[in-house]
Amino acid sequence: MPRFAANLTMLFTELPMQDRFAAAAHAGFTGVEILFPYDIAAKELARGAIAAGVEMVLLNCPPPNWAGGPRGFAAQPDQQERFRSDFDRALRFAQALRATHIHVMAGTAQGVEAHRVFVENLRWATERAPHASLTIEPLNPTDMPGYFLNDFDQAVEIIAEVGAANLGLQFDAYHAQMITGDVAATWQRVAAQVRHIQIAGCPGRHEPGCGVIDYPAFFALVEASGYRGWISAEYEPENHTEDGLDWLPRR
Ligand SMILES: O=C(O)C(=O)[C@@H](O)CO
Ligand SMILES: [Mg+2]
Repeated sequence: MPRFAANLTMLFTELPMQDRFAAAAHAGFTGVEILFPYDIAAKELARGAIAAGVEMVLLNCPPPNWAGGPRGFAAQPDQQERFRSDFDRALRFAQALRATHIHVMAGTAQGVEAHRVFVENLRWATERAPHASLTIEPLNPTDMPGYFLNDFDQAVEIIAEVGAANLGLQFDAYHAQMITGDVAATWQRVAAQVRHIQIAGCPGRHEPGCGVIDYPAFFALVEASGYRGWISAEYEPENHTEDGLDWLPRR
């Protein structure tokens, strides 16, 4: 059975960040992720995770914070210097939090030069942090217009081109359904590259129990593929987070 994590940027937002760790543990999650944790001291966040007994599974890199910033710039040709200094900051946070994965966000960009820069930045980052697990995640163009990485085949090609053992695919089932219309077939195609999974109902991006994705079937498929990583709940709860957790296995 895969392990389940709660995305604390989107779940339990009824509570201050420091209280979300314990709420997630109480609800049955054994891991947590925070998209952009950089507004709070890493030590403080680590204390919250340790006290609640949950593992930190993932954080995003860059940008520096969640409020209003761009969704990364690793594929933006004029931002390479900034990418490098922000990556180092993400690495320090990831080390302090003992985070399993760092998601490297491409940002809005297009064309051959963006592809070249993204590959170059990823090569640099994988060499800079040989013991960290880095991921890249295709985001659907409806929710994230102009985002460079918007296709699963493109992501698999980039991972192969970078050719680093510590770079893998972040498979968000919501984005997969939005992009391809068939989350199960997409999973079958790319499963070998997947390091981390995120889930949400589609359409709407609410609880995994709503929408067209059959999550019990998807969890069975994932388990049958031999995936032993985390599945993280990354959705906007329709109401109070606690009231919408029926989808979580083992509850
Ligand atoms: O939007 C998503 O899906 C993510 O996983 C985020 O990391 C992007 O902010
Ligand atoms: Mg995601």
